Amino acid sequence: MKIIRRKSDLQALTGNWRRAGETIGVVLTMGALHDGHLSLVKAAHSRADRVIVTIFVNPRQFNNPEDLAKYPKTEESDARILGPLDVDVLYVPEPEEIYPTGFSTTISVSGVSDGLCGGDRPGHFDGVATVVTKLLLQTDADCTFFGEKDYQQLQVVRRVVADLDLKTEIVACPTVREDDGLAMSSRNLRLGSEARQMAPVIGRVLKSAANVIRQGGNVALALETARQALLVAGFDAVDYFELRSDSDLLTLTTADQPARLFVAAWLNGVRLIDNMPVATERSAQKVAAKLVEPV
Ligand SMILES: Nc1ncnc2c1ncn2[C@@H]1O[C@H](COP(=O)(O)OP(=O)(O)OP(=O)(O)O)[C@@H](O)[C@H]1O
Ligand SMILES: CC(C)(CO)[C@@H](O)C(=O)[O-]
Ligand code: BAL
Repeated sequence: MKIIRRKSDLQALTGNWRRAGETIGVVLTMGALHDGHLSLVKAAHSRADRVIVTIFVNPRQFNNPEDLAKYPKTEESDARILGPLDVDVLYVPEPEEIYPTGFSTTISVSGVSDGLCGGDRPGHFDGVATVVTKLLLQTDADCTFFGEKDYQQLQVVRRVVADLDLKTEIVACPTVREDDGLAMSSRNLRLGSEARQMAPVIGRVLKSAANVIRQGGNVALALETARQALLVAGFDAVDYFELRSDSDLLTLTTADQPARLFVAAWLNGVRLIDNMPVATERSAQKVAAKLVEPV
């Protein structure tokens, strides 16, 4: 695996691959790699001849300077973890390769960026959309792999790629969880042992709320009960616990179309996020009815 820090070096290599007719799969990360990231790398291998992993802790997507300062930076161990995975390039761009002097462009997505993490982290998705666009262009990606753990981010990136006619295919990959159900996340490293034990409650509460809604229970009551359950379990605050439609992320009060529960909650100074689909019989019937509609 080559470690490359300069755009020109990367592009010399991708140019050779292109001339040989090879396809390029790209996994974008901020480092502190775990099995969630590695599942994206495996998916990339199944779709592309060449695989690039990027590590760039993008300052423009951190609305909170303390969060940026505390973000784990573990390049050496990340490179070791990727060693056996047959990755062609680890691209760790110098900051000026992404934001050269005078950089003045922002890509801003409306609609799917509204609310949820977009509401609580002002500017976050502008930063994500801008850096993802740059990294996809710099790596010349044919396909790129995003985890459903960051479901709103996935929808934002889908929008950018569609709206800007980028040629990259976006592939969604399922959330990888620890044995106790906690969604893997680089920020889990900061929880500390007591909070780490408490953290899986978030997945259990999501599951219970999804069950209540699936069985036709009152959505507003299920969401409020879920919020309270997290606070009673010892979470410090709940940023949101919401039901949204699966693709455009509009707020829902019933689950009669494909829907998803979204949560963000604070535990021991760490903001955890998770989400879960809520399929009901009615939503399935609606989708089935659409499939047989005449075109
Ligand atoms: N548990 C997971 N399962 C599947 N994909 C994941 C998981 N965690 C992260 N990813 C994906 O890995 C990519 C890079 O994410 P990132 O480097 O921010 O890791 P992270 O663990 O999400 O870190 P953070 O603590 O910042 O949320 C994103 O597409 C993200 O959705
Ligand atoms: C997509 C991404 C690498 C952009 O910085 C980041 O938001 C992440 O790690 O999910
Ligand atoms: N994992 C998404 C990137 C972020 O939280 O900033």
